[in-house]
Amino acid sequence: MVRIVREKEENFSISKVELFQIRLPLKSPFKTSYGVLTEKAFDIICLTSESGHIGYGELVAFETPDYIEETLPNSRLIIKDHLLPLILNRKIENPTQIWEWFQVVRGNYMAKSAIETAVWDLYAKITGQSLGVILESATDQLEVGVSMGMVASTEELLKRVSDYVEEGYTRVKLKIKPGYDIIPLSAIRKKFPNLMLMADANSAYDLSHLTDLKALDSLNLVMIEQPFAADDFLDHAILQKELNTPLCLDENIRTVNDCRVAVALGSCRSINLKIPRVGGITEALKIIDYCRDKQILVWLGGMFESGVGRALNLQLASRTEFGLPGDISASDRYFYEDILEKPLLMEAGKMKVPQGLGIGVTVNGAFLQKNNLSYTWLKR
Ligand SMILES: O=C(O)CCC(=O)c1ccccc1C(=O)O
Ligand SMILES: [Mg+2]
Repeated sequence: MVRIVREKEENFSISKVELFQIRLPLKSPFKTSYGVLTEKAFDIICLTSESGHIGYGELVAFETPDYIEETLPNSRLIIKDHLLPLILNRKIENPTQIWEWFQVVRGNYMAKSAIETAVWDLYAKITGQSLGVILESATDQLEVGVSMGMVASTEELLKRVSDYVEEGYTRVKLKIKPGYDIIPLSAIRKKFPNLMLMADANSAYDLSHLTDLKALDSLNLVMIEQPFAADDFLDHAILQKELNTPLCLDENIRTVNDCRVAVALGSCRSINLKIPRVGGITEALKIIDYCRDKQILVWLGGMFESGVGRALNLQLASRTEFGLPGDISASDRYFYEDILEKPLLMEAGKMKVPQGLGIGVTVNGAFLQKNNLSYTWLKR
């Protein structure tokens, strides 16, 4: 856990809150076991402090409850009616307090994270630091991976993988489901014998597919992510005993307690950590500490973040504990334009970890203003 060292008491409070609703079309449709995504809708939360600093947070929830149960409209409601009242008109001494104050609201991790990460950014800016430094970033550039949707033709699939490898991506994850697994994965493995290759099922299988899943053991995959239901720990543990390939949990893990259950039962050997899925930075840091102690391989996952969430992901993923390149592709791999003055791109096979104040990137204010302002709160 990071230590928050304060030289003098510098309480701060929030004087303005704004939520902007944004949609960015995807360059190509992204097909998973549960559906097809053609554009990413998300909100940017701007918290202004009395000192005039602005902290940014991203609400990453999808419009439909198919990845996990949270949705964008529900999260907006939770933020407005239940989370903001817990922090407005209060003195904040340190951003870990937000996690404590939010405990009276059950679940709703992505909604909590949108606010909590904005407070961390604000705190870093008020205290004149890069958030990366506070989060113990250990490098200024990172190798990254790419998560690929399903592609019907093997020829097209191999072409895309080749392009990604050529661009410098060092790890490739393919979405799978029953009937779309061994054939595309074997094709990739045959052409790229040494590639860090893995598969993500987003809960599409159950124990009746044991034979299909065991067949994947021959492909030397780095891991298989979330084959079974988002609330299942037992069957994942049964499957892990049958496989040599490590299992990775994504949807299951919302708290460090979920990690304890997974370790106690042997449900996985790796965890895909997404800051929004675990309610923000405070819980993410606890999970990192726990995984280090229990020798669980932790790596950073993605939610098609815009530049705001992506900058934070790069900062956290540059800690020493992250054992694999994250799902943190360059923003031009997803979007035609991003909400930053300067998009986060790949250079010579690596992405730069933002070093400026707070999340270290400049949001394009004019771009935000062009979008739908869903909510403003002003301190009176
Ligand atoms: O590149 C990314 O942002 C991650 C892509 C990805 O795999 C994903 C995207 C949206 C929702 C769930 C997942 C997942 O990891 O399961
Ligand atoms: Mg996943």
